[in-house]
Amino acid sequence: MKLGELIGPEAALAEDVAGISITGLSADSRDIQSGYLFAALPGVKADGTKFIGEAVAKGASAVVAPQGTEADDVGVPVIEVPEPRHTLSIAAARFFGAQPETSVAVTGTNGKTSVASFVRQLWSRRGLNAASVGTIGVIAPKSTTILNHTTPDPIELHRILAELAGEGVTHLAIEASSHGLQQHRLDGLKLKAGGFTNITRDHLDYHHNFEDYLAQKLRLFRELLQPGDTAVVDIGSEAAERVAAECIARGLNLISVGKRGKTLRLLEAVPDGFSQTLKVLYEGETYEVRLPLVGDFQASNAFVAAGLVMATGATFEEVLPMLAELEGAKGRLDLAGTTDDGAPIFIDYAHTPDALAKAIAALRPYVRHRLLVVFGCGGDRDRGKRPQMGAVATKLADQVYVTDDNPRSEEAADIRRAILSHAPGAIEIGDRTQAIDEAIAHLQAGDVLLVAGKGHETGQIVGNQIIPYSDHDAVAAALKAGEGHARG
Ligand SMILES: CC(=O)N[C@H]1[C@@H](OP(=O)(O)OP(=O)(O)OC[C@H]2O[C@@H](n3ccc(=O)[nH]c3=O)[C@H](O)[C@@H]2O)O[C@H](CO)[C@@H](O)[C@@H]1O[C@H](C)C(=O)N[C@@H](C)C(=O)N[C@H](CCC(=O)O)C(=O)O
Ligand SMILES: Nc1ncnc2c1ncn2[C@@H]1O[C@H](COP(=O)(O)OP(=O)(O)OP(=O)(O)O)[C@@H](O)[C@H]1O
Ligand SMILES: N[C@H](CCC[C@H](N)C(=O)O)C(=O)O
Ligand SMILES: [Mg+2]
Repeated sequence: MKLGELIGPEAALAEDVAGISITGLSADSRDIQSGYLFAALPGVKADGTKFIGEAVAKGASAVVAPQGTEADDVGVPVIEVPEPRHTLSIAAARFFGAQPETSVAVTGTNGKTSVASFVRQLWSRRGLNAASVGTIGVIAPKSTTILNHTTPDPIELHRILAELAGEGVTHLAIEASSHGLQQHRLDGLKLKAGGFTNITRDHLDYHHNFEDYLAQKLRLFRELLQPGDTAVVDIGSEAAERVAAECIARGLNLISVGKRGKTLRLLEAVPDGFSQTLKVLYEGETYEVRLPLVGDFQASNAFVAAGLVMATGATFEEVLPMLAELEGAKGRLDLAGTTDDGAPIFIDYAHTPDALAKAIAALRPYVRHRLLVVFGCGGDRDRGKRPQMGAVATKLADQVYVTDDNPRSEEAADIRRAILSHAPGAIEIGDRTQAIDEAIAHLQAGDVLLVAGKGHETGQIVGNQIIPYSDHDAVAAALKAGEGHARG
């Protein structure tokens, strides 16, 4: 493609520059090949503008860089733009071309993977060729591909979207992480609707403060969605009220859901085994549906998903009965097994204070004796949430085991110490397999065990190593050793 086609009218290129042929895109000088456009991006660990010389030496035919970049004559055009990450995303969308005709994005501290999975399932039940992209990978009709990010970088993202469109996928549900929004990873995506689940504490290691964290999530509604598109907001907090108000001010069609929703008002959720019977008010009529999932938060997620499917061509009457067929996203309150005494063991992905509180609250109705919880916190992530999670677990559970999650480049013991500082009475067992063994060995009739923080993950990140590990395997092995019944 010609450079002018990729960064087009926005960059107001001279004719000769616009006519340069571009064979590929990269934001990493180490991946540059002859004829590539190099995007020089200032980052957290490094500054891409320092690698312009290397990129040109490797054959880059042009460079996109922030305004004011010091690039003496490097022999190829260095095009300065206000936000190179945005320019790269638009260029990637144009370079790879095809993307599914109907895409929705969901953002929020928790619930994104669940909502994206539910939207994909509901579209599929409508006979549509649907896929989802996010933390549990690319889930497409014929394949599942693991990703390294919840929201992929724009080049990887648009390569995936072109492949999906090429396979006939017409509907896409994607998770919009706050990092992804802040880094403009989704700016090239044509969206029809956006969902907002909630915003509580997470990622304050990256965003300067809560307001900045919220502002990044608001990009989805302030910039990426256009007037006339639809916003689905779970009105479960005052922050959500602010998001809803912004959506209305921006001319978005608002579908508000949840206990304080105006479009889909959740009137009642009554646990029924490991399901729940929901009563919902829609256009003045009361409806009932049995959701085969545990937890208030799953009802919230189901209605955000219903709103997104309604926003893309379904009627409420069509969608409601389909909620009864929903399956939870892997690692989100999975019933992983039961001991011989009938004590259930749930695996969940809760890794924030609010999520941990919601997961424990979801299981409380099933506890006749004690609720035990095994969890840790990720390294190189928000440190402030560690004592808060220790406090939440201690307040809401009856026995806490503090263990390792993904320490990454931090000392695991330091992470555990931060959690334990607010978890009096907790048992510290660094080795996660051992902690799960120990908790399961102590389960009695009437107990419930929650293993939280890693969910679907199939590895433990220690340093820059990913050690094969899964909570599901650890629970199954512990039950086998104790003669319990591990579910598949
Ligand atoms: C903090 C963060 O999000 N960083 C992401 C970001 O890196 P960065 O721009 O800061 O890159 P950097 O390492 O500082 O380097 C700056 C630039 O110099 C370039 N470079 C660097 C070295 C070199 O020799 N040559 C060169 O050109 C790099 O390619 C980069 O463009 O852009 C990179 C390329 O897209 C991402 O891989 C990287 O994700 C890191 C690994 C990461 O861990 N991100 C996590 C926190 C993340 O994104 N999580 C969210 C949310 C998760 C959730 O809540 O579920 C997600 O969406 O996954
Ligand atoms: N609507 C919700 N409100 C609060 N907690 C939730 C909600 N939905 C899920 N959770 C909790 O958060 C955990 C993560 O859920 P999910 O993976 O759907 O969120 P996410 O937004 O994709 O997370 P991440 O940002 O890590 O990708 C769940 O395992 C559950 O404990
Ligand atoms: N078990 C993971 C969960 C968070 C993963 C994702 N939300 C991120 O922040 O990268 C960890 O804390 O390391
Ligand atoms: Mg996710």
